[in-house]
Amino acid sequence: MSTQLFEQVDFVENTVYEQVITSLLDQKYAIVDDFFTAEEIEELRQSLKMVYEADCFKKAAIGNKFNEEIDKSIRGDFIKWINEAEGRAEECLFFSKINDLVAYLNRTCFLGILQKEFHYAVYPKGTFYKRHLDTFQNDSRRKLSMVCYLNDASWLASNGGELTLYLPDETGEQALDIIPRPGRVVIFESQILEHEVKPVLNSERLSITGWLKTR
Ligand SMILES: O=C(O)CCC(=O)C(=O)O
Ligand SMILES: [Fe+2]
Repeated sequence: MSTQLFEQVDFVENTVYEQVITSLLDQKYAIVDDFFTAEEIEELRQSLKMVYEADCFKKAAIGNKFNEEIDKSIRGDFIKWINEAEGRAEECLFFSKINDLVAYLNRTCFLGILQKEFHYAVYPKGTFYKRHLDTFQNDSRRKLSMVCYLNDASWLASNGGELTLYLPDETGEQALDIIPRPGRVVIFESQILEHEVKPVLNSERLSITGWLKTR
C-alpha cells in the first residue's frame, strides 16, 4: 500500500497564467493580449460607458482613499471604483476572471493576495498621469498593479496615452512604451516599477485599473 504525502487535488495548468508568472519573475511586468475575449472587452467597454454617461465618475485624486488630493498637474483622469458585491453582470464576469487568476497565483507562487481594488478610468484628450509608484507612504499592501485597456478596435498608436514602464537595468533604466491596445492587460510589481501615462493626443483612453493586495 502506498502512502500519499500530499493530497491530490485537481490542478489544471493555465498557459496564460503561467506566462504571467514567468514574465513577472523575469522582468517584474507581464503583458497579456488575450486575457479577455474580444466580446468581454466590448461588454466591459459598454459597461464603463454607461456608468460614465450616468455621470458617476469623479476626478481622480492622488494619495489613497483617506488622504486624497486632486492635482491636475499630476493626473487628469476620471475614475469610478467598482464594487464587486454590487457589480453589474459584466463586472461580475470581470471579477470572476480576476479571482481565478488570484487563486492561481496564490496557489502556485504563495503570493498571499487577500484583497483587491479596481476602478474604471477615463483619460480625456490632453490628460496624462505623471511618473509615479503605485504604493502609498502609509500603505504598502499593493503588490501587483493591473491595467486592462478597454479602447475600441479603432484605437491608433498615434492617439498617445502609452503606459511607460521605467525598468531598472545595469546602466540606469530603460523606458518601455506600451500602447493601450483593446484587450491588452499589463500586470506589474506595484512596489518596484515606476511608470506614467503619456498624454492622450486624440480620442478618450478607457481602462480598468486595479491592485492585488496583501492584508
Ligand atoms: O492606465 C494606465 O496605463 C496606468 C494607470 C496608473 O498608473 C494608475 O492608475 O496608477
Ligand atoms: Fe500607476
